[in-house]
Amino acid sequence: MTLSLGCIADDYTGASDLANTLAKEGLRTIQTIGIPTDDLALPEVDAIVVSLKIRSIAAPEAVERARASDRWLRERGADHVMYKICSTFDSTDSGNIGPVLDSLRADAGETTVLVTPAFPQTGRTVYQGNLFVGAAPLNESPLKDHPLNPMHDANLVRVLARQSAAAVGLVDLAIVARGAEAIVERLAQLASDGNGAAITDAVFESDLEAIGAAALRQRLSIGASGLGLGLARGLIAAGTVRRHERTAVYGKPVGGPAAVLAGSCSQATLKQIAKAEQTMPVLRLDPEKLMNGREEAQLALDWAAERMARTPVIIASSSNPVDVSRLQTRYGRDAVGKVIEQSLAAIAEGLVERGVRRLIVAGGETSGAVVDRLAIPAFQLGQEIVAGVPVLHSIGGRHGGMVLALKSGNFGGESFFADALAIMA
Ligand SMILES: Nc1ncnc2c1ncn2[C@@H]1O[C@H](COP(=O)(O)OP(=O)(O)O)[C@@H](O)[C@H]1O
Ligand SMILES: O=C(O)[C@@H](O)C(=O)COP(=O)(O)O
Repeated sequence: MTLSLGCIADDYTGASDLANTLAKEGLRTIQTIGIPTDDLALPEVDAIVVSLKIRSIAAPEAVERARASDRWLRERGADHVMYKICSTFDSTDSGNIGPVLDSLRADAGETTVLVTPAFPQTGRTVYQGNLFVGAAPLNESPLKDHPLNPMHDANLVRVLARQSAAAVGLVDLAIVARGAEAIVERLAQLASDGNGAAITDAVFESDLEAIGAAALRQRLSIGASGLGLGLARGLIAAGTVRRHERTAVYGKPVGGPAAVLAGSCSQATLKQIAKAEQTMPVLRLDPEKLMNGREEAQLALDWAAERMARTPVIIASSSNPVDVSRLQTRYGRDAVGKVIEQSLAAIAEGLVERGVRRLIVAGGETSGAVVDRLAIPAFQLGQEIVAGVPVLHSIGGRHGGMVLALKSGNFGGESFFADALAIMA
């Protein structure tokens, strides 16, 4: 297989979001969990999205995993590798976007790396280097309260400069609006001024097309699904890839009980749980009890077992920002995140042992913990549920065919869970 595009995603929900975009744009795409083993049979594809769980781990480890994935993708023919980050630039001053950028840039021999998290379909736009979530600047959006990486600065030139050894410049919207050649010229100018990265404005899909065409002249780019859209359209326009009509896999219905696990504390997820509570049973875990032992997880499984033959069930650890911050003050941010993720992963394993094959997970870190626990090696893309969230069909793995949806905390409307369950046969 010779890849036309290689992608590395810093979390699993982000990976399925990007894979969904590439497939929609006509690239035959699969999502792998980490670097697949040689014995995993993969279909012929144009693009592979290697999912990593490196958004919130120590920077040196994140760098090592991203570099190994980059080498694997390039060995399979990928001339261009995109590093997929969150459309809300989820990171902290110690990384991991900057350190990964620095190392992949050095490995690719790139001068100035184009960086844009814009994803207009979900309301993420960048203007004068400032990221907007809908109408709100990033630092006034719900991301200011994220449990792991609260975002307090909307100016991405500043944010990235704090994380990266490289100087960071800006390709502003006026240049982007003039098209790919103008972007390439600006990148060359930024390179000669000593910049190693360039935050690039984008508001409309036409901006992303120009950005994609310019990025393909380089070996590395960094961004969210909007950049993926631009790269896919660029590859097709250049004739490098033939457009394939999206053939969403429907597969044989897996049937059986269905469950939702939510570890996201994002506002969108909190609203989705509240809405679902009107029509299906929801168990709200006690996070304090989760921090203090295993019994809460066992009780959750017993609760689910009593109900799931009749109805889909939702099990959620999600809390509001005040409660999240209280718990973190008591036990420490990393410890809380890790323990709750692992508790939800243990519940997922228990549910699958009890027959669940249709599973929705809300939250990027949470999805990573769950999918790792279930040891699913890869996914084929199914139908899109909402922008950024596809149905995923497992490839390989010890549990046979499973259907999952990995929902980014911030994505989807209030009725997301019911809508997803309705199409996850
Ligand atoms: N009640 C809670 N209090 C504190 N942290 C929580 C709680 N519930 C879940 N978490 C943690 O919050 C983080 C949410 O991140 P993630 O799953 O990536 O969601 P999102 O997609 O919204 O960013 C996880 O590390 C999760 O374990
Ligand atoms: O780009 C995005 O917004 C998503 O694809 C994404 O990465 C989501 O991350 P989580 O909110 O942590 O799921």
